[in-house]
Amino acid sequence: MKAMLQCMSHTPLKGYFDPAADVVAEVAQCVEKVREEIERFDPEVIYLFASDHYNGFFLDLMPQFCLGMAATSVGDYATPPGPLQVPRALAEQCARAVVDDGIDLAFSYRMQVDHGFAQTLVELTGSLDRYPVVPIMINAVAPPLASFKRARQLGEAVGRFARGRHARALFVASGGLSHNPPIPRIAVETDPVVIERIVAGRNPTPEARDARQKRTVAAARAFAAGEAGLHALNPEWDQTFMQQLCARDWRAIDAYRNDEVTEQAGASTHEVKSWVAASAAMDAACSGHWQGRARYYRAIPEWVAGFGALTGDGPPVQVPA
Ligand SMILES: O=C(O)/C=C/c1cccc(O)c1O
Ligand SMILES: [Fe+2]
Repeated sequence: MKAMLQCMSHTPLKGYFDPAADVVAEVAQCVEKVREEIERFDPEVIYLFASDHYNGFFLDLMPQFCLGMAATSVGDYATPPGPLQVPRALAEQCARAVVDDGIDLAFSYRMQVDHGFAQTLVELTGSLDRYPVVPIMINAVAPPLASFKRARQLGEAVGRFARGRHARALFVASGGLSHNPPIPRIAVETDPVVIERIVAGRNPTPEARDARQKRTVAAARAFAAGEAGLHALNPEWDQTFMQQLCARDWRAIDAYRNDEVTEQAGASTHEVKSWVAASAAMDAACSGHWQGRARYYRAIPEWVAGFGALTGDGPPVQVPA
């Protein structure tokens, strides 16, 4: 089999509040190159690790990890609504293998996903349904959160399942790096309307969705203007993390502590667990024989994102029969 890894930040602020034109172009160029590589690779299946932002998962029942046997994009911000092409039998086999491997994964036959999945999938492949995709949600917004180590173990279990099963498997991560958009936290939230929205806010009215998105854009404008309110981006943290992943330094990855990450890099930095899981999946699928390279990084306050991209590829893997 052959395997490929693509990790990339997402940000729904693209097109709503953009940085300077040369920065927009630089990111677009990076996305375009990754997209061409994927086109050439022609994946048989994509394992997509990403986060949700209270659009598909709520505090009435919040799993740490959830695999979709079927999934639909809600169409928030500029992402299209509609179904992903989830190969149900493969997703079921994957869920069974991961659970048998000791990871108590939740699953859904009607998973709703937001820009966390849809933006990266569409930007890197052209549409929601170009390739078969197994979507796996990692909770990055609602503490208590799973550890970095557990995200690594989830990814390894998926990679072990994928190993030898496909001619070409693509592992994609969408999320991170350091950032802290205005996503409510139950521990400090006092507004009953907001509390209700994060506990049970499925399928909001278009007006409610629009109002939320406008609040995020306003917060991004204030953040880029240097006004206090959101946690600062942390380029040093981001680059260290990317280097550790490229070096497959699992000891360093496992050593990250959730509260320290939140403090140093912002509450939504936990989205990088999608990078950890996808890289660990790549590692297991290739038995460690792959090269990672951090191909892009820039802190982009307008997009409230430490924006990065990391690619991994390796030689074909011979799997004993
Ligand atoms: O869900 C939202 O309203 C905002 C999400 C967001 C903003 C900036 C960077 C990200 O990774 C996000 O998910
Ligand atoms: Fe996000």
